[in-house]
Amino acid sequence: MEQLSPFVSIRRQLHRIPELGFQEFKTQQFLLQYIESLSIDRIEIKKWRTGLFVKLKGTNPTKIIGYRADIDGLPITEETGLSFPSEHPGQMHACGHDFHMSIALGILTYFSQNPIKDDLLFLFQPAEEGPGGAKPMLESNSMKMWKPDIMMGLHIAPEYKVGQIATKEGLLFANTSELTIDLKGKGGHAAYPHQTKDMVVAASMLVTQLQTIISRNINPLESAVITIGKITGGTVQNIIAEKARLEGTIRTLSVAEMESVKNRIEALVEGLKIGFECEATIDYGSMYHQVFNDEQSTRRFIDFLEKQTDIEYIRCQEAMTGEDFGYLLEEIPGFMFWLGVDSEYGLHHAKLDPNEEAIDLAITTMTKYIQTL
Ligand SMILES: CC(=O)N[C@@H](CCC[C@H](N)C(=O)O)C(=O)O
Repeated sequence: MEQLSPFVSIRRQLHRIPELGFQEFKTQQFLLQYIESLSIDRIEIKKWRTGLFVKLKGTNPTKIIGYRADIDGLPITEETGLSFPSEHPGQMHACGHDFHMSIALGILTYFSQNPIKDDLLFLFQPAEEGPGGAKPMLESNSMKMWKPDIMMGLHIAPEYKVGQIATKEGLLFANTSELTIDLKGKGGHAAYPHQTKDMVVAASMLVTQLQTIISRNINPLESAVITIGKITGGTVQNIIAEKARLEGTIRTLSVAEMESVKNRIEALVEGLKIGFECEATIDYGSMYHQVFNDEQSTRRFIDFLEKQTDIEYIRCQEAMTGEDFGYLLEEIPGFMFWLGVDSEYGLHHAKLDPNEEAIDLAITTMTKYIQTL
């Protein structure tokens, strides 16, 4: 029978129970049960909503080293065909947070058995995919009491091989904002369009117009993304839709650019209201600050990676992915990095299947690195 590493087995158990943001009740329970089973006397655990703060006391602490793992899943129906699929219909760990948690538990377990001088603070953070747990966690009393001096976190990267780690100083992940646009016109019979204000046509037009912001308003030497991931509207084939909703996300490489993209969206929506004689509202939902890696601590980590024989360091470009880890790095120096997991299918895909060999490699690399701090 296949002999699984304990943290691969933990990953598989977590993979079965993905939960959406701020609904991670089973996940929190699983994490608590595991951490309590370690019977460590140098530990303090504080529940924070559906997440956890876990502090491991050092032998002679002069600083607090922070490590964060996000814990939520996505509203995706799994299609991996794995032998340990999601047990929650329509929900899946399709962004690797099951990996992130099992790696964090591996690091925690190691230091529970091999104490170091400094304190370690683990954040098991809910709702990374939305509406965002990092910012309120940062503002919580536990964080004020235990504010780390350095903060680290990783994200799995399907496009890199196992053994490859990619990061860079400065900007790593984009600024993000969710985007919901609600349109209200006048419904009616499909055969009498002139008596209606058709919101399916208006919504279709708006999707195309929004793309012109990227191609016509953003400096071609810079970059931004507007993705509409969901359109809803109408009831049946022969009724003209009174309402439609567009749901999407905006990505920019600077805070200022986010503002100009939003201004253009608002102008186009104003134009649509006149053109289609309809009502429209815009809701930006949750927004994430860019992930900006601190120069000094990232350089130190890169120097370490370059000396490791089992790791290939890759200097990557910034990505248009978002991460509310950016809020933590706004307050605390530190860094995030991409961990190669070599999956044919990418993040947010129903067939994402990261290579589990990356789990133990990440635990070894990070426990080794943390001991150098
Ligand atoms: C790493 C990753 O995939 N993060 C998510 C963050 C979502 C932010 C927010 N809900 C939004 O859609 O704007 C991503 O989609 O990049």
